[in-house]
Amino acid sequence: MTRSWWGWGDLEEALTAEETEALVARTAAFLPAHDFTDHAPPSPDDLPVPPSRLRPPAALARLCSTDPADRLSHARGKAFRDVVRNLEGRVEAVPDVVARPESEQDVLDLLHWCSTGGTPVIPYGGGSSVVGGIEPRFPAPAVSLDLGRLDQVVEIDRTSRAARIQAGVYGPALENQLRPHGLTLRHYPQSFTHSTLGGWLATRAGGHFATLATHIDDLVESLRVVTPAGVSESRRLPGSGAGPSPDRMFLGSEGTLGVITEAWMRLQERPQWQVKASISFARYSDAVRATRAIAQSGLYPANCRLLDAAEAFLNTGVQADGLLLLAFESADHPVDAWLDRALELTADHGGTVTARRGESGSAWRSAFLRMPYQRDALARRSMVVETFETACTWDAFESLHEAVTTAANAAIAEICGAGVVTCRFTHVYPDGPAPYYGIYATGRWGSTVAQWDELKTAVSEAILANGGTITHHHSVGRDHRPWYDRQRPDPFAAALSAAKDALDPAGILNPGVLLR
Ligand SMILES: Cc1cc2nc3c(=O)[nH]c(=O)nc-3n(C[C@H](O)[C@H](O)[C@H](O)COP(=O)(O)OP(=O)(O)OC[C@H]3O[C@@H](n4cnc5c(N)ncnc54)[C@H](O)[C@@H]3O)c2cc1C
Repeated sequence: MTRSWWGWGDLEEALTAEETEALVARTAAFLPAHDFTDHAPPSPDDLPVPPSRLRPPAALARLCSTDPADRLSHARGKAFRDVVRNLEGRVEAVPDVVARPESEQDVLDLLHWCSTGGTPVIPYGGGSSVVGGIEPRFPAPAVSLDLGRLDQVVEIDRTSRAARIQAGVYGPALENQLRPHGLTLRHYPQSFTHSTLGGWLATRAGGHFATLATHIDDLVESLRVVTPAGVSESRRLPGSGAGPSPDRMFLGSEGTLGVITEAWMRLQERPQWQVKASISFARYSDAVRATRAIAQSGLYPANCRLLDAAEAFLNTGVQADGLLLLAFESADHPVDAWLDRALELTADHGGTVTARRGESGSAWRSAFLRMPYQRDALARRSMVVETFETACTWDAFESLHEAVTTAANAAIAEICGAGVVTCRFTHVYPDGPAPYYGIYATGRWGSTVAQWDELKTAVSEAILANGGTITHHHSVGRDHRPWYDRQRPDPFAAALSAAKDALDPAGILNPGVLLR
């Protein structure tokens, strides 16, 4: 496989000519006036990458690369605004060195070198950040610390069903190492193929299962973190009431407090029983009520994804005001009875079963994995195509959804002229959903990043004003800072800042993310 330097994933997985043609035709059906001229990516060799300003010490030189293409590929993540800047050939901040430690001692030595010189270090997993988390958006020379060579499952404890795993392992390589043991981590973010365990832990990633242990947080038994002030390793425990949890401090720390090198992770048996169904609704509000009933029923489906009309039509071709995709799975017992009961609840709210055990579910799954490639194909054609996500309590959902879609539609009309907003629930909790919005709007080539930034500001303001979180699972990075700073309590901000001073006294770890 050949990794795309400018866009999502691998070149071999990109849309075929036929798929692109069909996508453009589908999009043109609702945006007929849009100019779909294709803007192909430049060659990275033609871009003016500035020379490196850092010279690693001789003892670390074997771990360090100053190759321009290597540095360019570590310069930004994979959000729409990253992809478009790549397409436009915009070279902005580029790390001066890409360092690839092969052992924990290498991490310690690299941090020591950077601490001594006051050089910023950006921990780098798969580079799939969508919030500017790995971008050296500051004038000082920077080191991108790529954990990719720390990619082993080191030890498996079959009795407790847990494994000690190095942080730089990518999703597929991790699952390949667990499969011979009949075990799985069962954590599948949409970015699974091109993101790492360390990145998931550092961003508190959300997997695609809708309920229960779907956040990476829930799967952590203990963490090992290298900080400039020393190595922190928590005790392996199934639970503990011994004060605030050390793991909770590092989960979601986004590379600002230390470098996660290893984790003991809770594993599961591979599922043997699976059942699926799709249920359509004539009214979105009924679909929301049915989804809430299931979320509060104690049934805990593996999938409980409610698509609104636009999302259902664009991604499955189904015409319904609400389409609920349900699935149950277990490694231990058949789950038909759980689905039967869930379908009684959907029927109580006017739902009609359109498929069982099936086809719709798999159509959705393959559409789900193709979405980032579709986004890139449309980004090349001057569309503004991006997602944003939040979570709120059920009592706040109706007003938040109304405010967010109104703000999004008004911003689309003003900034872009035409477009649509879609919504799906990625996760549901007994006390609230995590709505995930998509925007497909007509843009002007050369201005789509600025257009998106304006849209993002409008919807972020609506989210914050209506009781949502600025991010449910995409993390904070640099892009969410203005809203995150307003969302978090001041005493907590002060405590986090003091923790940063204690662990990273030279302030070298990922400056600008979460904190100063
Ligand atoms: C197409 C697409 C789909 C996505 N789908 C999902 C999804 O379903 N769920 C979800 O939660 N997110 C999703 N994301 C966002 C992104 O994939 C996650 O934030 C992911 O956890 C990042 O992992 P990574 O290995 O790529 O980390 P990177 O992008 O390399 O880094 C992310 C952050 O973590 C820090 N970091 C990385 N590794 C370490 C480490 N070992 N120690 C300390 N800090 C570290 C970095 O400094 C940075 O701040 C998606 C992104 C894209 C582009």
